[in-house]
Amino acid sequence: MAHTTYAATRIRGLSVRDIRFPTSLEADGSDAIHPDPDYSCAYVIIYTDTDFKGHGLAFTIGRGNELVVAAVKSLAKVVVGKKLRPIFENFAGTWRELTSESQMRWVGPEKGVLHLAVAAIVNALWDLWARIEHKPLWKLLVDMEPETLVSTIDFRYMEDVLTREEALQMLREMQTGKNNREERMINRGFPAYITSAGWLGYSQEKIERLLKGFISQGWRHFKIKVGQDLEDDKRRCKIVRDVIGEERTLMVDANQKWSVKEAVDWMKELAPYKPRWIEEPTSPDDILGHATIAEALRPLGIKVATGEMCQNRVVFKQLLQAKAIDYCQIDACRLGGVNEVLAVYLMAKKFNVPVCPHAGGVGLCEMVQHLQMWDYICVSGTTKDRIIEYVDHLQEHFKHPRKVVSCHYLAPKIAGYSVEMWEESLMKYEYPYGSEWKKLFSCGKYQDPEASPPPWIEHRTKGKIVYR
Ligand SMILES: C[C@H](O)[C@@H](O)[C@@H](O)[C@H](O)C(=O)O
Ligand SMILES: [Mg+2]
Repeated sequence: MAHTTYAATRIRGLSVRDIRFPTSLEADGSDAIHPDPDYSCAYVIIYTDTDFKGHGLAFTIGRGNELVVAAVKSLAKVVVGKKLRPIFENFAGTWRELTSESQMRWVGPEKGVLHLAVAAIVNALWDLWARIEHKPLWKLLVDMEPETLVSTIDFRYMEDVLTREEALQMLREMQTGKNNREERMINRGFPAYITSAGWLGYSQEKIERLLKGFISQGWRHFKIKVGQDLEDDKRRCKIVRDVIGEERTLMVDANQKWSVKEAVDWMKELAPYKPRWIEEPTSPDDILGHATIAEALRPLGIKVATGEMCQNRVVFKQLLQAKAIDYCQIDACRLGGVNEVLAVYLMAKKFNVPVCPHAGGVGLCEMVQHLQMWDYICVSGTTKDRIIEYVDHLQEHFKHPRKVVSCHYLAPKIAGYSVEMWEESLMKYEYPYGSEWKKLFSCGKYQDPEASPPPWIEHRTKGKIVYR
């Protein structure tokens, strides 16, 4: 690799912005637990003392995005001022510095707001590295020597199932045939399924109309939301089955709505509609609960998928150890960025569980395509049982959005991790001062957070503390 290109480069600063889109107005993205998501992200730019910048983000669904922004600001000192060489040559170490910052880790560790913030920064670092090497991220990963790739992973807490040596071995074994697989990605791309017709807040008429449109575009795999009302789910599953026919695939997603027994009972009722998987049937932390559900549903031919809220590689490790998942749904920024995602792909390979990434949101489609292509070329070597989620929202805000043709993600050609957004979009949707938000406040669709006093008692400084 062209290490010399960044040998002397230093990170001179980092900016983070609170970007939100008012998607709840149309119920886009709605599910049984999140009826009104406003797709958002903490958007990070890493500035160097050269012209190279790195862009990264972490997806959230509105309120709380400011917490991720604040956590990014608190973590920025870990990378700002550093040279790129020590960062990238010891990326596992840098990643550990971010995830284990000696005091901040208390408000994690490796989970929740703090881990999302780590992801936004780490994703920006990878974007920067790929740009410096003039390669799309997938190609940067594919061209890495196995030793270099493995050097980016922090194996702590996972060595009991996958050692560094085993990971190296796995990657070395897959070196043969890499060129053919890379060609296949370039010529054909990676298969996708679509979620855009299945949001819970959509009317029957809208679901049918959207499905018919997607079928005419050639889509064969569809995911819909379930979990709010059993009778309503049966009705919606029936509509979808009637429209898509027996030969196309249906997946259902409950977004953690149920307890374990409820999940099993509910899914038995939906079994006649032949869903391939039930996604997030219960709490993302309930490893053994997932195992129980998976075991109960196996005879019905229904698989269990989860991962979009699986907080780190340790929980994935246990889900895999406990045979609790049939599909592993990595999320590009719920895990702590690319380094940890690579670790989970390698563990999934060891347990022979296919990875089907969670996407949609803001920028997730853009990111996961790179990861899944690397997996195909360098780790799993197959597309069997593997498919990337696709949602046709918000792509217009990205400079180089994903391209999906004939239901396949095409291999990105532009250097980086594909998450750079247009400055105009950032200006419009920065919360709460962006021009679109000002419009939404003035027409009364949203409440301006600054228009009324905060609901907490303020400490005012200026020499003394006043409790109102
Ligand atoms: C609130 C969000 O739209 C979720 O419903 C979404 O990420 C979903 O779980 C999915 O699998 O796409
Ligand atoms: Mg989901």
